Amino acid sequence: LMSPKYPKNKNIYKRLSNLFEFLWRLGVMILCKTILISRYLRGLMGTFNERAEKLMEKLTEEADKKTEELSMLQLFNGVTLDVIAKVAFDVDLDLQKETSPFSKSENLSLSNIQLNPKNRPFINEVREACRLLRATGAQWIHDRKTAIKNGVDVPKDVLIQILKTAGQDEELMVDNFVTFFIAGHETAANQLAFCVMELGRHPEIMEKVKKEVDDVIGMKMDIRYEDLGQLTYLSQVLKETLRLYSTVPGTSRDILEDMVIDGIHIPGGCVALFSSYVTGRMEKFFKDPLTFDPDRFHPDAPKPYYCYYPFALGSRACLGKNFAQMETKVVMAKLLQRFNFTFIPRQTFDLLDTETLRPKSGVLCSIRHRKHSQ
Ligand code: HEM
Repeated sequence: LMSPKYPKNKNIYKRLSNLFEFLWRLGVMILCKTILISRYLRGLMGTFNERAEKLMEKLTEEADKKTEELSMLQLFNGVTLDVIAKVAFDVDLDLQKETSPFSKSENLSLSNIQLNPKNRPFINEVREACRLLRATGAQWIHDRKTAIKNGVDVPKDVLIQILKTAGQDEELMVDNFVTFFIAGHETAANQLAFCVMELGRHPEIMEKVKKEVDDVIGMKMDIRYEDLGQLTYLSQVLKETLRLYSTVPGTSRDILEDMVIDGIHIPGGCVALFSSYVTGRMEKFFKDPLTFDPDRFHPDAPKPYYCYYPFALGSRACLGKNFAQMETKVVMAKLLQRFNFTFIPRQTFDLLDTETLRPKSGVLCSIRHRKHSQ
């Protein structure tokens, strides 16, 4: 059901389908996908390293000051936003600066709002956040158009695709900008935060993964593409994180014609919903499913068969899968290389579903320098 034969549901993917459906039809996405998977991704290691270093600088400051409460989710949102802004839109942000209103806006704009008069101040805050996000997109689109008009050599990035496909429709361009911006960073930031959350309550797994990081990258700051392949246990930890906390908890496809699955008649014209969150937690597929156990993804373990799909499956699966896997590995490897973190009492393990899944209390930690070798 995740083959191109079954389209994504138009109502659910209102905005995304505009841009991506069209690009798939043109074949542009096949090209994008190939580029994203191969040499282009290698070339992104510089950006991943550089932006992750900014986060490390910020954490070094906080560890020096012995700050008692840090929201890891907020910090991770900063780094993944910095990365996507640079890679997709060629804009340099520096969101590790606490003063940035932009980071807060982006976070607020995904909030679930209940239309209750008592919520008025919060609703206004969310509206303001959305306005700021859209105004930023409109400004970047305007800057890029001006650059093109003035004959400036511009990168062949996502922003160019957005300009090409929206014709003269400025609103659509901004819609697509916001969608890609959020799709391209929020999910990865949530995954990183959940990963810290699970490592924090599994000291033995934390020690094992730190040892691997020490063995593979030691004290060096510049992580190379080749190093990523050797961080196999860290890969397992990140995969297991997405099994328990599928940051995009589900997807959907239109069933165009009648069909029978496992003896059950499915009438054409209905929408099939797939919950990677639910399948990831089913005993039928994963023994003792609520236990965080990265060894399920050991290279020699049997591969999960159509029951593990945090990036969806098939040709319309996540375009940023490899990008996200590299980015999260670089950030986690640097973090584990240099810091110890301890939850503070206000930290909870509750989840918040705002279309994407995030840790409700933001993974609140105090952070200290690691004494090598510790
Ligand atoms: C942990 C990180 C991420 C997760 C779990 C994730 C998951 C997903 C899922 C489940 C879908 C829906 C696919 C479907 O409905 O079949 C999707 C779509 C998409 N994702 Fe991601 N994603 C992540 C990171 C990223 C990043 C970093 C980018 C960009 C650099 C990105 C770009 C996209 C795009 C463009 C689509 C739409 C693809 C299409 O419609 O053809 N994602 N993602």
